[in-house]
Amino acid sequence: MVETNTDQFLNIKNVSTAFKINGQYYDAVSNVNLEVKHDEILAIVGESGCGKSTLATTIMGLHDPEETKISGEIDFEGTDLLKLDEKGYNKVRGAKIGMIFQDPLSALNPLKRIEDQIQEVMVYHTKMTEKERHARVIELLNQVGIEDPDRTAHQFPHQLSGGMRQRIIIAIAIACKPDLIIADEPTTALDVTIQAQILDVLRDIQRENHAGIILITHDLGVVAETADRVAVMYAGQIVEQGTASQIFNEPKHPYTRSLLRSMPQRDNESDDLYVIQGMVPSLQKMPKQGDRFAPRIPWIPASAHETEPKMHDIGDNHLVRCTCYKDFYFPDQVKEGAGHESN
Ligand SMILES: Nc1ncnc2c1ncn2[C@@H]1O[C@H](COP(=O)(O)OP(=O)(O)OP(=O)(O)O)[C@@H](O)[C@H]1O
Repeated sequence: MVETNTDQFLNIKNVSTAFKINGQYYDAVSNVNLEVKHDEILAIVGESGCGKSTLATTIMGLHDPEETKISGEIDFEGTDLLKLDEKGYNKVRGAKIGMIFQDPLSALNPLKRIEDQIQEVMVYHTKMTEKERHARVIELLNQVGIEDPDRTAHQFPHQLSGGMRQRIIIAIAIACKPDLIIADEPTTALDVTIQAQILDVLRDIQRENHAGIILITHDLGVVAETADRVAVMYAGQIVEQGTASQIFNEPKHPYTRSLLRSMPQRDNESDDLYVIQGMVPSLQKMPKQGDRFAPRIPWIPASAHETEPKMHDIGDNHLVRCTCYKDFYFPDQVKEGAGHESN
């Protein structure tokens, strides 16, 4: 009997997304390859402007075809999402793929009660009766940790705190038990205590629903607390990919190592934080050749970079773009004679 691999249900192959600017197309996402499995949280991390949200909205089919050019393949449970028309996508969004956005207030309708907003997605995608939908609303509100579901169901968004609103957004996203949940900066607008609670909710849902979650964030602290695997994105490309342990304990790409070094350490508050020189290039200024991160580590000689940097598997599916990581060091480590290979 031939065994099929149902484990890996989202396979992003060579996907590029280009925006039309002044009549020309520029890549915001370049040749991205990623897989997501059931029961895992894959974090996509990188500074603002690296293309994380564009990748998410590409998977969700939210781009205007007049203004965007998308290529590659997004195989989701055997269907290439990029071949779907709007009608086809409408069957997938909300039902099989749920999305959680950063700003819960603008994602909710201020004029509708919470119950109606959660029911809406069930009305669209299921044949559930009103009674079944109501029971499901209460079940969902319990699942996302709302203490008084009956009361909350009858409230309007403005009557809820930011943390509660984000729980409602999660309830809407998971109402139809999607296999894939894309959470784009789900905790950025929330304070630290609430952040931790929301991340707990996401982890519980992933376990209970056996969903795969793509968690998009610029916050490595959130990644450390939540992710099973991590893809580090820079200037539209994945530059490193591996398990959370590989990325945090054995980071290789200079960008990953710079990001980690610029992350506040709880037990090391007095240390000055490392600041990555320069900025993420704009789409029009994206280097056409070579390592896109090279201009931000000018002390590394050009000869250390590949002309067309490729992803290299350095063992156990730990992937790194370019070979420059072998020669990378931080400038102060040289001054202090700390050696080139330490992080
Ligand atoms: N509709 C658009 N038209 C033109 N350029 C765009 C458009 N949307 C995004 N961009 C550009 O694409 C690049 C990637 O943006 P994107 O929002 O995907 O990055 P990000 O990593 O998600 O950052 P952030 O966390 O700030 O959202 C940026 O240079 C951005 O200015």
